[in-house]
Amino acid sequence: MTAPQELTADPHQDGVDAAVTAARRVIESLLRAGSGSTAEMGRIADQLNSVADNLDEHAPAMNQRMVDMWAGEGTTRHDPVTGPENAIAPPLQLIGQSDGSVRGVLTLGLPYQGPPGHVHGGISALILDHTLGVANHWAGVSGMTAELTLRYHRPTPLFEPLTITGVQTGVDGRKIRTSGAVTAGGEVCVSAEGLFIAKHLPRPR
Ligand SMILES: CCCCC/C=C\C/C=C\C/C=C\C/C=C/CCCC(=O)SCCNC(=O)CCNC(=O)[C@H](O)C(C)(C)COP(=O)(O)OP(=O)(O)OC[C@H]1O[C@@H](n2cnc3c(N)ncnc32)[C@H](O)[C@@H]1OP(=O)(O)O
Repeated sequence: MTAPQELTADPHQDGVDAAVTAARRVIESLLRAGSGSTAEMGRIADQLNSVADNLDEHAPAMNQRMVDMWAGEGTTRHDPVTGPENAIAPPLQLIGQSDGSVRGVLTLGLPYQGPPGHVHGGISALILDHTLGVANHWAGVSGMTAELTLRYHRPTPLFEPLTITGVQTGVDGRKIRTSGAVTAGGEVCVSAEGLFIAKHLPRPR
C-alpha cells in the first residue's frame, strides 16, 4: 500500500509565494470593497500599476519563463488550481491517498461566486478537471482532457469547507476514465466524469 503523499507544491512563507498570497488578498478586498467603497480607488489603481511595472522590469523574457515553469519541481507551482505562484489559483492542495484517490479541502470566497452566495459552475469545472488530471498522475497513467461531464446536484456554498476528490476508474488503451466530486457537509454538490487521452504536449525548452 502506498503512503499518502502531497501532490501539489507547498506554498513558501516568503518569495513570490508570499507576494501571490498578498495579490489574492487584493483581489478579494477589491471585490469586497466594490463601487460604493470610500477608498481612493484612483490612487489604489496607481499603486497597483506601479507594483506591476516593478515586477515586469525584473521579469525574465517570456520564452525563458515558459522553460523555467516546466522545469524540475516547477511543474505544480504555476497552474490555476493548485499553483502557489498563481494568484488566480484558490489554491487547492491535493493529497494522494493510499486507496488510489486524491483529496483536498478548500474554502472559496467572493472571487469565485456564481449564483448568490454560491460557487460559479465554471470554477467547479476547473477545479474538477485539474483534480481528475492529478488523480491520473497519482494512478500512474495521465493524459489530456478529451471530455468532461459534470452534474450539478445542488448549489455549492461559498465560505464553507469543500472536499474535492478524484479517482481513476479505468484505462483502456489510450483512453483513461476518471471521476470526482465536490462535496460540502458530506453532500455531493458537483460530480464529474472525465475521458482523458494519454498524450502529453512537449515542454518548452
Ligand atoms: C497538464 C500536464 C501537467 C503535467 C505536470 C507533471 C507533473 C505534475 C504532477 C501533477 C499534475 C498532473 C496533472 C495536472 C492536470 C492537469 C489537468 C488539466 C488537463 C487539461 O486541461 S488538458 C487541456 C484541455 N484538453 C485539450 O486541450 C485536448 C485537446 N484535444 C486533443 O489534443 C486531442 O483531441 C486528443 C489528445 C484529446 C485526442 O487526439 P489524438 O490525436 O491524440 O487521439 P485520437 O483522436 O486518435 O483519439 C484516440 C482515441 O480517443 C478517442 N477520442 C478522442 N477524443 C475524444 C473525445 N473528445 N470524446 C470521445 N472519444 C475521443 C478517439 O475516438 C480514439 O478512440 P479509438 O482509438 O477507439 O478510435
